[in-house]
Amino acid sequence: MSLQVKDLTISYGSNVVLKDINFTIQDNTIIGLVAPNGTGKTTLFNAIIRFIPINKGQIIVDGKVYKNTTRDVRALHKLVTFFPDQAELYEDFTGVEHIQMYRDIWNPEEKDVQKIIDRLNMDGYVRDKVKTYSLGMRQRLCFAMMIAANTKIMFMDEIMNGLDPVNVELVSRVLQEIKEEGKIIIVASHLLGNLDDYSDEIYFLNNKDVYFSYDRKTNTREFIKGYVSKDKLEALQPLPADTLYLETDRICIPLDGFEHDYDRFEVVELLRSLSDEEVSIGVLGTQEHYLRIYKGEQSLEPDTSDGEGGQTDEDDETVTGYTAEESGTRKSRRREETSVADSDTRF
Ligand SMILES: Nc1ncnc2c1ncn2[C@@H]1O[C@H](COP(=O)(O)OP(=O)(O)OP(=O)(O)O)[C@@H](O)[C@H]1O
Repeated sequence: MSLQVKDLTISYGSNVVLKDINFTIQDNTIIGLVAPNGTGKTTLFNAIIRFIPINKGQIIVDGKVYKNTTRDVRALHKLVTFFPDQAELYEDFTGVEHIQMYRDIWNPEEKDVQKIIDRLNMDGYVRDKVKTYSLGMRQRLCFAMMIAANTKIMFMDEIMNGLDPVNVELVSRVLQEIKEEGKIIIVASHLLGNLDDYSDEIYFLNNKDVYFSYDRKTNTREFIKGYVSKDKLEALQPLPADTLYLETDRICIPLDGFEHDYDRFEVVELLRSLSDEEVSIGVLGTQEHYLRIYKGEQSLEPDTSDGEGGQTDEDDETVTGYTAEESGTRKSRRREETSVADSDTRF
C-alpha cells in the first residue's frame, strides 16, 4: 500500500495554506507531522480525506487516483480514518458502544473488541457512560475507536492530548505494533520528543509546503548537545563546521568535527562547566530540528559588545531575546523545548 499526495494546493478564499505539496508514504510507516499552530496540519488531513475541496492536486492510493466523486470519496473513506474529536463522543453512550460503532462501520468482520479494551487497559471504565470520563480516558477511547476501525491509513491529530506519561507510553507502543500490520499512520503532534519514540520519518510543514523531512533511520550523525549562553561561547571556540546554535542557547556540536576522542571529552567537560544543564551525545532530534526550522540558527560569533567579558544579566537578556519577567522561567522553557532524548548518552 502507498499513499501519494501530488501537487496538492489548498486555499481558504484567498488564503493559500498549502501549495504544491508532494510526498509518497509506503506501508509499515509512521510519519510524525510537525508545525506550529495554524500552519496547516489539520488542513492537510482534511484535504487528503476530501473533507474540504482541493484547489489543485491528486490523492493517490496504491496507484489509483481518488477523485471528488461520491464513489471515490466513499471508497477512500473505507481506507482512511481520522482521529475522532472528543466533542464527537456521545455522553450517554458507553466506551464499548463507541468502539463497537467504529468496528461496525469499518471492520464488521472483527468480532472481538475485548482484546482492544485489554490492549489499552480500559477494562476498568469502558462500560461506564462517557459523561463520567476524564480527558485522558476520553482520549484513550478515541484511540481505541481508531484501532477498532483498523483502516489501512490512519490520521492521528494530537492523539497524546491529556494522556499521562504511562498512557503516552502505552499509546506509543500500540502505534508501533499496529504499524507492523501494514499501516500508514500520520501523527500530528506538538509532543516532539515523543514523536522520536515511534516515527520513522518526520515532516515539518513550513511556508505552505513539506519544508523539510528527515528519515530517522538515516539520521545517524551524532552531536554533543548542551546549553551555553552567548557570552560564554568564546570558551568553546574554535567550533567545528555544522555546529548548531539555537534559540534557548541550545548548542549541538558534531562529534565527527573532532579528530580525537580526547578532544570530544574535553568539549563535553567544558560544556558541563559552562552550564548546570545536562550534556548529552545523540542524533539531532525533532525538537532540535524544530528550533532550527521555526526559530532559526543564532550566530556563533563571540559577543564583542563587552570587551572585558563582564557581561551583565541585562546584556544576556538582550542577546537571547528574553525579558526580565521571562528569565525566571527560562530554564524550564529550555527543558520543555529540548529535553534530552531517551536514546542520548547523558553526562
Ligand atoms: N474552515 C476554515 N476557514 C478558513 N480558514 C481556515 C479554516 N480552517 C483552517 N483555516 C486556516 O488555515 C490555516 C491552517 O489551519 P490548520 O487548522 O490546518 O492548522 P494546524 O497546523 O492544524 O494548527 P493547530 O496546530 O493549531 O491544530 C490557519 O491559518 C487557519 O486560520
